[in-house]
Amino acid sequence: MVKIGIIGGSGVYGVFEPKETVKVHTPYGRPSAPVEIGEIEGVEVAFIPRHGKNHEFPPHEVPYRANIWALHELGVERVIGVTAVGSLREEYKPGDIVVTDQFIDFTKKRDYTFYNGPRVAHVSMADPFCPEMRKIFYETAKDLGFPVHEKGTYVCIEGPRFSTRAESFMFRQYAHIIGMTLVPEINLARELGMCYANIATVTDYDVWADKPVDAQEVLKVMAENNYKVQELLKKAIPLIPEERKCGCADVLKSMFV
Ligand SMILES: CSC[C@H]1O[C@H](OP(=O)(O)O)[C@H](O)[C@@H]1O
Ligand SMILES: Nc1ncnc2[nH]cnc12
Repeated sequence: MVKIGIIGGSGVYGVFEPKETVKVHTPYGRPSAPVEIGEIEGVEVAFIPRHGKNHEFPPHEVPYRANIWALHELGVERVIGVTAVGSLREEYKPGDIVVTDQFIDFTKKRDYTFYNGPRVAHVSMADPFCPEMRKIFYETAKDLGFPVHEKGTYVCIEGPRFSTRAESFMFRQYAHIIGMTLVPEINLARELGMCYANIATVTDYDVWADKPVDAQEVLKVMAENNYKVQELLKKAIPLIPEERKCGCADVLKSMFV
């Protein structure tokens, strides 16, 4: 069974030569694309491009529930979400990697849960990212000599528009990076007891700095830095222990009413 799943973000549409492509149907419809199964340094991995093969799903229309459900159905226990993010701080520079450790949710209208009743669940999100995977990704990125931040708070906006300057200045008070896709991907993974880690690549200084970000810039910087994500996944994935000792699945014991 494949235990590790990668969800690739903007500019990341494949991370290995697939051995197999699986069309999964879920109670929530189809995932963004058929799931690719392949190997990274001998470890079996499943991959879904979050925005579809041709970037046809904007962030507010990504079928998050279908993506997470499909990975879970295939046996995935650990999800690695790869994202492009804007920087809200001078010291988080374009090209840097962030191993996100917290988030703030500014989305407005998404499907946030698998439990819309009659079964009701309140999942704990105090420390939402897998500590085991975070440590491995941070240390591996450092060993590879990549500029990496051990922590960072990700503010997730609804999109698809970018922020106004006023919004950006407000977000700067509380968060380090900004994107449009972490939520509800992480909530949903957690509701199924899966581990979640976020590998964020900084692509721009959002709009608080002089030059406002645009989509072309994000894709260009992501293309330039894609090799870091690929190298990081190649070196870190074999270090992820098969058996989980992180406790991420423990939330299942106490989340149901
Ligand atoms: C292409 S610009 C905005 C777009 O890029 C980020 O995508 P992802 O998180 O999937 O890497 C951002 O969240 C927006 O969806
Ligand atoms: N500045 C930004 N705002 C929102 N999402 C982003 N993704 C990459 N850069 C971004």
